[in-house]
Amino acid sequence: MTDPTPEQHPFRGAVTLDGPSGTGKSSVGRGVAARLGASYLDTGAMYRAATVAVLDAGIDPGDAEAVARTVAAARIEVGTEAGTERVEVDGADVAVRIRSAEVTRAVSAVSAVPAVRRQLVAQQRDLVGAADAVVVEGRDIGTVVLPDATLKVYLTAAPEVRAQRRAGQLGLTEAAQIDDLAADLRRRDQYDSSRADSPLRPAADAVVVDSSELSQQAVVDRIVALAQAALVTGDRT
Ligand SMILES: Nc1ncnc2c1ncn2[C@@H]1O[C@H](COP(=O)(O)OP(=O)(O)OP(=O)(O)O)[C@@H](O)[C@H]1O
Ligand SMILES: Nc1ccn([C@@H]2O[C@H](COP(=O)(O)O)[C@@H](O)[C@H]2O)c(=O)n1
Repeated sequence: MTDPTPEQHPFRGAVTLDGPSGTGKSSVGRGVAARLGASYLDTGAMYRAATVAVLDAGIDPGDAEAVARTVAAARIEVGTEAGTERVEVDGADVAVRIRSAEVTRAVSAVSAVPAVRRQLVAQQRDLVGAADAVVVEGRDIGTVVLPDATLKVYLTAAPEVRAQRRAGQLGLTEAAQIDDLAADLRRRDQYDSSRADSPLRPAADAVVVDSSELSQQAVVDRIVALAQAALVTGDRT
């Protein structure tokens, strides 16, 4: 069955997609946004852009005060159209750089700084407020950023499945490389779920979707159906 077009039954509201690293939030989030005719906000890209500002300023990512000062002075801009995803720091395009290993290593320390979170959460709420329909992915969207979202999804997948998928994405085949990817996923999950401010965890009212044995398309189908059901039920705004 095909979805009703946005014109027939327009989706209005917010779908939040949280979960550990590499569970498919970005790829699934873009697919869900396209199907619902919604905007798409990748909040991880904002924390990564903040990390670029910190690294470019020569600041130690572990120095919370200096990190907060540097990020407060940086102009971080992200787009909300799925597929284009503009990411800029002080007017410079950093869309490719934010995916570098250097940024990935430092981002969890930067994102654990409370002042950085306050700044970016305010910006995220402004971006969401400007959209009628939006899919927002991250770590704390259902718990902190949008506690009244229409639908909250917490996406999980077995660690070894996530490492294999990431390896496929990067074209890596050697066992040692896949072990390194798995170690990086574990390290970030541990850091993100144990920080004091807005730790990674499912919202009490989130639907948990384990994608370990589901295709990407099946996950998108499931979430689109949940979003349409949530809208019909209308038990959230
Ligand atoms: N259900 C699935 N089946 C197979 N591959 C998948 C599935 N979901 C996602 N993938 C693939 O897994 C890889 C990681 O997905 P993605 O980058 O979307 O995860 P993520 O949660 O956004 O990661 P991160 O938190 O690190 O940004 C991608 O190559 C994606 O195509
Ligand atoms: N809402 C969020 C989103 C992300 N983070 C932090 O950013 C890192 C990178 O996120 P990706 O989704 O691009 O992998 C992530 O490891 C978190 O440290 C966050 O804190 N809150």
